[in-house]
Amino acid sequence: MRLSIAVLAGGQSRRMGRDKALLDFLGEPLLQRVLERVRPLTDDLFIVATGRPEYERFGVRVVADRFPGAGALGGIYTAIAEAAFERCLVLACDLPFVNPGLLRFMREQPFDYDVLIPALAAERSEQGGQETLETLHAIYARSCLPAIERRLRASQLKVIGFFPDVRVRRIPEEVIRQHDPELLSFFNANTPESFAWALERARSEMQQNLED
Ligand SMILES: Nc1nc2c(ncn2[C@@H]2O[C@H](COP(=O)(O)OP(=O)(O)OP(=O)(O)O)[C@@H](O)[C@H]2O)c(=O)[nH]1
Repeated sequence: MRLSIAVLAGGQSRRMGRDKALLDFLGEPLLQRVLERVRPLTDDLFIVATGRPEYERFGVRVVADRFPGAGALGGIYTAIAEAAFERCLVLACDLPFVNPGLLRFMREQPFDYDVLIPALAAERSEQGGQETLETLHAIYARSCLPAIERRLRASQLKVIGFFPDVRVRRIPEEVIRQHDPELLSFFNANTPESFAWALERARSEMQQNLED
């Protein structure tokens, strides 16, 4: 299982209005739910966040950002740099439906890339007809570090900014759907409304499981 997994949890949660990682999701903090779902997939699981001693309670190491204030790209850099293995899956902390089956599929792909990333079709994209690259549900190789560092030092914080400098392998949406038909893996619970929707969805899934 030579894949590290890092969960980024150092954001400001401005849209949520309070730390989303600690919000109660069916009896446990959202961050704990994410960690538990991926724990069986790796021998090297950790959190990237700066100045959050309260995250120590989750029983995995918490590493501080090496470029504090550099947002998600800084978090990705730190994740790769701190990873025990050459490849690191980087996840956002607000993904309540992160899907172990899809992640196992990603983990088993031939290692012929610097970035392995789900690419969702353009029609669903909020980015004006461009595909959506799920940058916080992607595997990054250690070989990305120099390219990311150059961007960070130039204060270019857009995550995909360094992609032209490395080998990016996209996983097309139709392949993703074979593992996650509704693409729930990428649903961010980052506003009160989306959090409420996710809770309702998870509750009805639990109910369905009880009835089956
Ligand atoms: N370690 C670390 N994680 C970050 C940083 N900025 C964002 N993240 C994480 O990256 C993921 C995506 O962040 P966003 O949802 O875009 O930003 P956010 O700050 O959490 O929330 P908003 O303030 O509502 O945008 C979340 O898991 C954040 O915790 C950072 O500077 N350091």
